[in-house]
Parts: sequence; C-alpha cells; structure tokens
Amino acid sequence: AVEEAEITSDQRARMNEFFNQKALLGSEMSDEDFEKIHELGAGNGGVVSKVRHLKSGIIMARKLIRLEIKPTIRYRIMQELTVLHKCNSPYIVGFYGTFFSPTVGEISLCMEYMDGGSLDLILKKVGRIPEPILGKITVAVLEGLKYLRYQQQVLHRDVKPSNLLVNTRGEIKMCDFGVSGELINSKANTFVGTRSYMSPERLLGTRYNIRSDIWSLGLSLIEMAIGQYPIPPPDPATLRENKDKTLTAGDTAVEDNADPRPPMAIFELLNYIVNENPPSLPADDCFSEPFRDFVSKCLIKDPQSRSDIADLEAHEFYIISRNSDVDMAEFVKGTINSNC
Ligand SMILES: O=c1[nH]ccc2cc(O[C@H]3CCNC3)c(Cl)cc12
Repeated sequence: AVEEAEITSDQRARMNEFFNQKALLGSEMSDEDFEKIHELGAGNGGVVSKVRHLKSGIIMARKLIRLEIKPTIRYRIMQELTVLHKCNSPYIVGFYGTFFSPTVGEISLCMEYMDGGSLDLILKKVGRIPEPILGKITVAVLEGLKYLRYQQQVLHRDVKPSNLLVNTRGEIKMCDFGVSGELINSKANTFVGTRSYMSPERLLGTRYNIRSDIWSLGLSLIEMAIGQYPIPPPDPATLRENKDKTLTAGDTAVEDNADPRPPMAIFELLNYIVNENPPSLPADDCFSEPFRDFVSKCLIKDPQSRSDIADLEAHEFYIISRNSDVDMAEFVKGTINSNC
C-alpha cells in the first residue's frame, strides 16, 4: 500500500481553519442563502460563480449543475456527492456541501473559493508557466491523485489545467474529479470542446485507471510549459515565437499563443492521439533534462509501460521539485489582474 501522505503542520492548521468555517454553516443550505458576486468559469457541465453565504459571510465558489434528469437519478447523484465531505486534503479543493434548487432545477456544489482561479486562465494571461512553478504543480497533482486513489478509492478522470486551482496563499488544489458514478454516466455523452486530455487507452474505451490520469498530467505539463495545447506538435518556429512573448509588467493578457494552423477537427485529433507518437517537451535549452524525462514517462502510450505514482515520486524531477524553494504565492499574486 502507499503510505498515507504526511502533511505539514501548516497544512493541518489550514485544514482545521476550513473545518471551523464549515461548521458555521449549520443546517442545509438553499438558494436564498446566497448572493452572487460574479462568474468564475464554466466547464464540466456547470457554471461556477463566486458567491457569499449571507448568514456566515463566507465567500465560496458555487457550481450549478444543470441536468435534465429524473428525481431518482438526481437523488442518487446527491447521495454520491456527499462522499466529497470525506475528501479532505491540502491538494483537493474544500467542499462545503451540496443542495438541490427546485425553482431552477439545478444541483449546487459549494466549494472553497480559490482567489487565483484555474491554471488555464493563468496560462492565457502569462503565456507560459516557468518550470519551477510547474514542479510545484506536479507535486500537488501527484499528491492529490495519490490521496484520491488510496484514501478515497476514486480516480480523478479529468486532469487538465482548467481543473487545477491556485490561490494567493500559494496553494494548488484539484477540482471536478469524478466522484459520482451517476454524474459521470449522465455526462458521458456530453463531450464538448476541441481538445482532449484523455489517454490513448481511454479513447479506445479500455478500462480507466490511475495511469490514464498520469497521461493527462503529462499533457497538461507540456501545455503549461510551451503555452499551447501540444497536439499536433507545434512547429519549432511557433514555439520560438511564443518563447519571446512573456508577460511584461503592465501588460494586459498575452493574446493566445499564435499557432497559425487552424485547430484540428476533433476526430482527427483523437485519431492522432491514438495512432501517432506522443507529444514531448522540445529539446531546446529552456527545459531541464529531468523535467523532459519526467514528462516523457507520463506520456508513454502503452499504459503498462507508463510510470505510475510510485515511479514518478521516485523521479529526479519530483524530488527536486518537492525540495525546491519556490514562492508560489508571489507567482499567483503576479498573475491577478491589478485592474479589476
Ligand atoms: O474557486 C474555485 N473553487 C472551486 C471550484 C472552482 C472551479 C472553477 O472553474 C471550473 C470550471 C472549469 N473547471 C473548473 C473556478 Cl474558475 C474556480 C473555482
């Protein structure tokens, strides 16, 4: 078995702080208990807003899940979501509770608010994320996956930059993992978007396991390192151009990294993932050899040969990143729009 993740006293203190907040909530929450502040993001079958819980004053992120489903299915989803009360880890976004709003016919998921937002939005702003920061993100995701798999017996199933959240305390947490079987089924045929972080074996319909989440981590790391979705591999010219474009003081958002090619049609893309070589970090100077090797071990196409969590936690890049002194809080503060 994998030893229970040791967490620092500081992390333990923050988790207790969250539990104390949660205790203020008392009974079942409902629609009229909240005041909407503004929208945070959308995706994975729901819209997420920054809200204030009026009685307690707690600021939360509220995800509204709109599903045209029978009450029996909805009831089962609500039951399965209560598992989230048990998911308490420094690497998993905190969960306040869930409730159903009959008026709007939606399930609400109330979660810890992360004031740095999701990494896809940060990536759009800064262009590319520096390797030392990606090292800390790697540690958080591996610890989070380990916690979900060995303490809660669930797989994430949707690792990607938009499901990785950060805050100005320097914390990195995962959200939107597949905890409810019913919710997974009811969203199964609602694939939207033009990109896939799914592993080749998952696209081929084979059983899903932890190594599929490892593939998604590898793909996400390359995307955050080079500043664009890495399939099909961008040509070296575009990469060089993106390298020069980083956020300078006072800049507004860097326009999307200019990949001149039209996006691949989704079938062509999925076909490419299954049949072509996996993406890799470009061999140019700005990525360390340990980082490149780590990512290549995550993106081995054969799931049997791909590294699993234990292999990766023994990898040089992980050990360097675990021990590195990176000011994540400063990085996140630097990405928050000063003019908003
Ligand atoms: O602060 C948050 N706390 C919890 C959850 C959450 C989810 C968010 O975006 C969704 C939509 C795309 N993926 C995740 C965003 Cl943008 C923020 C939060």
